[in-house]
Amino acid sequence: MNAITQLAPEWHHWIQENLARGCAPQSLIDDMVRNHFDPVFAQAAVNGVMSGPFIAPVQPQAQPMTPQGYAYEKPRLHAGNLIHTFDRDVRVVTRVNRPMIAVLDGVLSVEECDEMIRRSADKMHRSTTVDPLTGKHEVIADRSSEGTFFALNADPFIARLDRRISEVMNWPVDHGEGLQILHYGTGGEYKPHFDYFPPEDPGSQVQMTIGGQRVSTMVMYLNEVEEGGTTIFPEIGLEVVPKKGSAVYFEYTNSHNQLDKLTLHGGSPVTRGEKWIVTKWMRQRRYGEGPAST
Ligand SMILES: O=C(O)CCC(=O)C(=O)O
Ligand SMILES: [Fe+2]
Repeated sequence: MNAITQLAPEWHHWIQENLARGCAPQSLIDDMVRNHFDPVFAQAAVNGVMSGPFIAPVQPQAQPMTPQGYAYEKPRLHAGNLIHTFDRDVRVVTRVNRPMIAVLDGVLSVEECDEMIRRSADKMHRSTTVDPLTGKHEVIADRSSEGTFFALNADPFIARLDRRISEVMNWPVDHGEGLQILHYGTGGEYKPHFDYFPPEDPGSQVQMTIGGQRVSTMVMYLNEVEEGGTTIFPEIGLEVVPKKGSAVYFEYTNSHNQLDKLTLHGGSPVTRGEKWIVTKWMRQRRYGEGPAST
C-alpha cells in the first residue's frame, strides 16, 4: 500500500484540534505515520497547519457572568457552613452566588452589640453640633440616619472586632476602613446605592487614591428592629431581616477591577422601633496606602 500523500479535510481538522489542545507536533506526525501517511508528507502537513491562521486554544469552562459582563470568581468568603475565627465560629445561614451575598449568624455577641451601641451613643451625643447663635441643634434636612466611626484598632475592644471581621471576610485587617456605625430612628432609611465608588462619579478617583476600590462589605446588626429596616437588594428581590449579632456580607469587585451592579442595596425604612448597624468596608490595598506601584 502506498503511503498517503494527501490531506483530507477531516485530517486537517484533526491536526488543528490537537495542536489547539496543546499536543506536541511530533506526536501528531507519529500518529499520522502509524495511520499510513508518508513521514515527510506528515511533517509538512503538520508544519503547514501550524503556520496557518492562528487557532485559539479551546477555552476551559467559561466563567459565569452577569448580563453586564461581571465575571464571578471564587468568592473570598470561605466555603462551608461554619467560618472559624480566632475567637468565635460564625454560621453561614444563606448564600447567594450571583451576586455573591451571605447572611451570617453570630458575628457579634449580644454583649458586644450592646457595648457598640453604648460607645456610639456617647460619641454621637458628644459630637452633636449646636448653632452658637441660636443654641439649636443643627439639622440636616434629608438625613435619616446618624453615624460615627471607630478608627482601625482604636482600642483593644475595637481591635478584637476588626480582627474577627477581617477573618470572616477573609481579607487583611489593614485593608479595612474603620468601623462605621449608623443609627436609624423610626422613618429612617438608606436609599439603594453601591458601596463601590462608581467610576463615572468625579469624586471616586479621589476616594480611591487611598487603598483603591472597595471590594466587599459586611453590615452587622446591633439590635432587633421592631418593623422594617431590612437590607434590600432590589436587583434580585432579596431582603435581609436584621437580627442582633448577625450580618449580611457581599462582594462586588473582582481581580480585573470589574464591579458587580447587582449588589445595589439599601436600608428599607424603619417603620417601628430603631435600627443600629456597624459596617465594615474592605479595600483592594492597605487603607492609608497610595496608588499601587507598578
Ligand atoms: O442599613 C442597611 O441595612 C444597609 C447599610 C448600608 O448599605 C451601608 O452601610 O453601606
Ligand atoms: Fe451600603
